[in-house]
Amino acid sequence: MYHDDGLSSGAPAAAPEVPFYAEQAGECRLFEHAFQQRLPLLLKGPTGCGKTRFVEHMAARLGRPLITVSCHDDLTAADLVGRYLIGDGNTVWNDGPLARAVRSGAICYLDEVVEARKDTTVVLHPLADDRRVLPIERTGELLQAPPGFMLVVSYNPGYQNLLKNLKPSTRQRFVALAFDYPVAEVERRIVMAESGADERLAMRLVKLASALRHLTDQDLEETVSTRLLVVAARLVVSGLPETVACRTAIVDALTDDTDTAEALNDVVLAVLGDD
Ligand SMILES: Nc1ncnc2c1ncn2[C@@H]1O[C@H](COP(=O)(O)OP(=O)(O)OP(=O)(O)O)[C@@H](O)[C@H]1O
Repeated sequence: MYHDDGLSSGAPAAAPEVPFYAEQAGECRLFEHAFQQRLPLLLKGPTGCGKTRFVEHMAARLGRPLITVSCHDDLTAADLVGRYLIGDGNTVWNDGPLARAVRSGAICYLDEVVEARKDTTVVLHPLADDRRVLPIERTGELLQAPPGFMLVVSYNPGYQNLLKNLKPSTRQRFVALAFDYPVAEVERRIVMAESGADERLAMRLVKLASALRHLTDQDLEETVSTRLLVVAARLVVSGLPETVACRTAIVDALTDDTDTAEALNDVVLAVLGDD
């Protein structure tokens, strides 16, 4: 797998093995169909619920290299497509991660795509409809995406505001897949597999997650994710008491507000007891 900050260059490495992914509701099959039909995919869901792992898993399963770009508010179309760089007195064209993915027939995953600057949609549109082309204005090329190329984007509707939203003309080019935190049984398996926790510990943490996710009177931007449960479990497995691990990995990760932290800590103590 090859992670990209949008600026460096290099060939994507072949994915060596299929990363563990616990399926939630038939999404693997849906991904395969979208890939076969050469349709781009939009994943939406809260942070830490498994979107990135899902794409890594599917890329490996389909035997495609994966190029991931974490989008941010300075990311421009040129960062994705490429630019001329000056070196040794020469001007040399440098493909960006999107152009590399198109040329090599890779899966290109644009994480938090709504963060990117608006000019990026201009390059995504012709790639995301039946034309499947990437025009590179600066070199005069028109890259036709090979069958192995797939565009996958994600965003978190929880962070959405009026300024950062996908236009209908962009959204409607994608097959959309909504993610949420896994059901308890699946989440227990994930926590065990990802942290080495035993069944008892995993069940206790999943129970805690359920209690925290049901809190409605706290002003949290987002609630405890599967990622945070895995981190807490890892700290416990390495020897920290459960309540300490949950305070640092979950409570303090979710809020900076002391009253809210206190309320969350009360839930931790109520569910886990004084271990
Ligand atoms: N279905 C799953 N199968 C396996 N691991 C999972 C699953 N869901 C969550 N995880 C665990 O949670 C961690 C976070 O998941 P991931 O990075 O895929 O979240 P994400 O939805 O992409 O988050 P973000 O929106 O912040 O990028 C993973 O590293 C993995 O340990």
